[in-house]
Amino acid sequence: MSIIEVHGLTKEFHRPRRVDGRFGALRSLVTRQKVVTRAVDGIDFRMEAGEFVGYLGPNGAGKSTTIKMLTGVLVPTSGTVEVAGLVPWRDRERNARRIGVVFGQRTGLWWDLPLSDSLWVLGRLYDLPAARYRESLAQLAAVLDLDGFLDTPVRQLSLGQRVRGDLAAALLHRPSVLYLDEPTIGLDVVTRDRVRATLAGLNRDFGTTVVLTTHDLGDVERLCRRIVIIDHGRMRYDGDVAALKARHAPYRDLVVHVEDPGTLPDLPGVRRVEQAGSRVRLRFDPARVAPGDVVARVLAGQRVLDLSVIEPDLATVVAGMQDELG
Ligand SMILES: Nc1ncnc2c1ncn2[C@@H]1O[C@H](COP(=O)(O)OP(=O)(O)OP(=O)(O)O)[C@@H](O)[C@H]1O
Repeated sequence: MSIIEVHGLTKEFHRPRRVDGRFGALRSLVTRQKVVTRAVDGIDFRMEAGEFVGYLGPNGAGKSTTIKMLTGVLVPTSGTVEVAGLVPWRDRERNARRIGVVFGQRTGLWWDLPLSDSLWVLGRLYDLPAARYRESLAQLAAVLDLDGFLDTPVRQLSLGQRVRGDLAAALLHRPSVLYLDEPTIGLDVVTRDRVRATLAGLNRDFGTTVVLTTHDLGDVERLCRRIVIIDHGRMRYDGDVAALKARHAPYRDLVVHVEDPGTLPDLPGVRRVEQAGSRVRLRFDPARVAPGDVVARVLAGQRVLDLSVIEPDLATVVAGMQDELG
């Protein structure tokens, strides 16, 4: 059985139509005309326990609205959701005990309390028996490396420490599903890599199912095998990252630095897509031209100073998809 099952999920928001002109604001209040935004429009997907899925889409695509329905904060207009056997908005309290949520942009911790006190309060809220609380905290402190700042008030934590604190808070009760919304936003490169490694470890070691919403496609590339892409509330893709690349960006680039770019031969199935000084970018479809052959032909008779084969990154692929969809 899947841990998350979503069928025909739809959410519409209704708001009064704005009336322009004299007394417009007042007339907007009393008008019966409504503007309807269909933020999520008939989405279907399933997730298996232990999956790490990226939930992606441009601004306003409907990602947060979906996550709010999965967490039970919003009630759908139509469609069904089951998370670990529960209907989230109908069974909010029991659902809350099975899920964890982390928003990179805001904290669920108490600003003035030391991190350890915030975690203790949460342990009480979740009714964790003392022994289980201590065991869970010790395990998370080790995995998230919390010991250096457990006694520091949350307002004094660095952003990276705060995100690790938020992850501990979200995982203290050992949820089976973890929702992450932009967990690495604003982090420096080193801290971001560390948070990514931690998330991969949590998924691997605890078997936690993770739904990750982010605009940082580096997070997705590092963490998710499967991605779901939505746009204008509709599902555009559900599958693995490699298949998406193969479908929307079926090429490799060979970037070479050569002493004399003019002597590079024209090769069948290979296009020269960029040239800046001695640096040339050649593009080919690896299904039609073997990368080894391209490299061998380029190396033959050239003084090559440097060379690398680059596969398109996810950001390029998703940008290309968005152009296609318009
Ligand atoms: N409470 C609300 N009332 C009215 N419209 C809303 C409400 N919440 C969201 N919307 C609209 O629903 C659509 C989807 O919004 P949503 O926040 O789910 O997008 P998103 O994919 O999370 O975007 P972002 O990446 O910018 O966070 C948008 O058009 C938004 O304006």
